[in-house]
Amino acid sequence: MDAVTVKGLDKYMGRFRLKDINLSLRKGYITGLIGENGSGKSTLIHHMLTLKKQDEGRISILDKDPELEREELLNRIGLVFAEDRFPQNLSPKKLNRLLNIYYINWHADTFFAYLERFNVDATSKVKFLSTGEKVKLSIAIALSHEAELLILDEPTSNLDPTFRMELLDILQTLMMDEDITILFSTHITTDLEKIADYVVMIDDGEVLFDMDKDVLFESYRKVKGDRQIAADAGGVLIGTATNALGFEAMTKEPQALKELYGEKVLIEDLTMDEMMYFIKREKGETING
Ligand SMILES: Nc1ncnc2c1ncn2[C@@H]1O[C@H](COP(=O)(O)OP(=O)(O)OP(=O)(O)O)[C@@H](O)[C@H]1O
Repeated sequence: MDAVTVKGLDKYMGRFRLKDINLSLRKGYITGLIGENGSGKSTLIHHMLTLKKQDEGRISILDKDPELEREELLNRIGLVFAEDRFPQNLSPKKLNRLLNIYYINWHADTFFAYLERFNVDATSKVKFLSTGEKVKLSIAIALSHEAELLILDEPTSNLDPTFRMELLDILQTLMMDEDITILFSTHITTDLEKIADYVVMIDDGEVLFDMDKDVLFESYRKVKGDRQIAADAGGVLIGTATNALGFEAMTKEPQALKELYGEKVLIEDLTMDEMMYFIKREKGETING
């Protein structure tokens, strides 16, 4: 069952276009959203929440139409954006009173417990909190109103490594205890390697893949060898990059390459960053002929 379904979302925004986006967020799982700067991750998230009106397409969130039932949905969704959206002159303590009115299922005790755990001063005005502390405040809010869906847009980019690890632990624990769904956009792909169940890659406004992470890593390998092999085996190589020493590429046929070329090819596991690099190269080569 899906917590979010996006069908045929198409939107022109000047020079940028979200192109026929189709994707689903499976209920009870963590989906990672990856893509280069400007590929459309934040735009897609904003459109899913209909913060901007879409040109074409249908979106369903928690079985509701977000255009018609936005208020209800915002109660059921925990949002964390990289940018700061709080009233600057309020402290988290004062903010708590507003949140208590806004969220039907607000838990002040949970909120203050998270602030303490995250070492965020509840009495300090938001404007005096550091960038990372504001993100922590945002995370504390998202986790304190029984959200069924967490949408985290680059939450970890301003966080120190220790807290990043703690956040990943918190999210994994939440997934074990409760039936929630998480969409997590990030450039720190090692975070997704750790916690994501599914990975969606977006490039220049279009979804390049939407796959089970384990299947993704089981299906593809990195292959290295000399340039003649790259020329012979081009059909099974993805995003081939050559230099004076030889070639590097991604392949779905590591076994066949090993059988054909034996010691002449080196097969290795891929990181998600390498995967993005090869897929992007392949797309460029295809587009540019
Ligand atoms: N209101 C707007 N009008 C026109 N173009 C826009 C608007 N908002 C964003 N864009 C463009 O849409 C593209 C996608 O931007 P978006 O912020 O979604 O990328 P992103 O993948 O989240 O990038 P990053 O990783 O840098 O945060 C960019 O080229 C941006 O300039």
